[in-house]
Amino acid sequence: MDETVIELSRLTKRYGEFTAVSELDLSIRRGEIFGLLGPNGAGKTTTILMMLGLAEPTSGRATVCGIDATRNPIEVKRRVGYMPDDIGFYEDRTGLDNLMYTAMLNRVPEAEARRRATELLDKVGLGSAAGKKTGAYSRGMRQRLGLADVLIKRPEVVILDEPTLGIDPEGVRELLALIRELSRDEGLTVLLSSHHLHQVQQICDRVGLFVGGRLIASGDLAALSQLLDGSSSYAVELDVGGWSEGVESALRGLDRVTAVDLQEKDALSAADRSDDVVTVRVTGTDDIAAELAAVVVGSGASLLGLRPLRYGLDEIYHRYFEGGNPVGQLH
Ligand SMILES: Nc1ncnc2c1ncn2[C@@H]1O[C@H](COP(=O)(O)OP(=O)(O)OP(=O)(O)O)[C@@H](O)[C@H]1O
Repeated sequence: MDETVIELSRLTKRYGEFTAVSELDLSIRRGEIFGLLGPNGAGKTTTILMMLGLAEPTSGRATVCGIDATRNPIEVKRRVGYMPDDIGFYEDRTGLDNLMYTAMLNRVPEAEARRRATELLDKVGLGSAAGKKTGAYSRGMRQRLGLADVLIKRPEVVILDEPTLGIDPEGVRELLALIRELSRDEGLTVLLSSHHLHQVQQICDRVGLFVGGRLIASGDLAALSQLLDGSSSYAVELDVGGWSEGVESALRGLDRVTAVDLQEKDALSAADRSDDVVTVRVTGTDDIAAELAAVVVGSGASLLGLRPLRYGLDEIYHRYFEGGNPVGQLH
């Protein structure tokens, strides 16, 4: 089941003295949605171009669907749908015409192309705009048409370079949901590049953090959090009413608890809380939320809130930049 669809090994691209991508190793499995996350200039587009055989690696190898992208770019192109960040359409033609044209270039028979184009336009929410010239499409509509355009030839893999660039938040939400849905419905492997942490976090099964041409970490969110933390620690924030030293020592007394820290009250929450309500952050070696709740209540205090804390990608990203050290790699 764990069939590898994209395999990059020691993939490197140098422009003169400058190394844009350095010794990149990455495997992406069939059906995965993988987010290549990194700031501008990190080397995301260069990596994508090498996967498509559109840029030649200085060394290393990119294999897509078992095909060497450098040696056989045409075969790779048949199986991969690529949406660049500056997608272009024939502006004086309709959305449907544009899709039909792409289908023709990919040798899809006309009747099938029309059926598929109509179905895809509906799927991406452009059914009613199918007959409208793309010159009059909004940025969000263009991106959705772009998705339909890469899917018309029934690719096995879809590569999307910054798909949400320039779209408003509502449009972004819709587009991401659509990408996930299409990936599930069509059994697609998706690689998407982005510098938007939250967006990637919403739909990707795994992410790779790409900085300065290097993949500094990859894994699912939980794995990345753990990697950054250096240990398998879990943290929970509790809002407790009737806080006392007794409650505190009962929490500290638990085997798997490593720290109990009282949190400072912020001005907003202090305003509507009585003095004996405190927020404590409890760290443990395991997921101990249920045990903590039982201890608080058992000590006669009241539990007013409980929030498991997990690092978001934002925090992971900033920690990397603040710390300045590569955090390692997970596969
Ligand atoms: N043809 C080229 N010649 C020289 N340098 C290049 C060339 N193409 C890209 N670069 C450099 O390689 C680095 C990586 O560029 P790349 O476009 O891959 O980054 P990116 O992560 O996709 O960033 P962005 O989000 O800005 O597109 C950049 O510093 C860029 O200036």
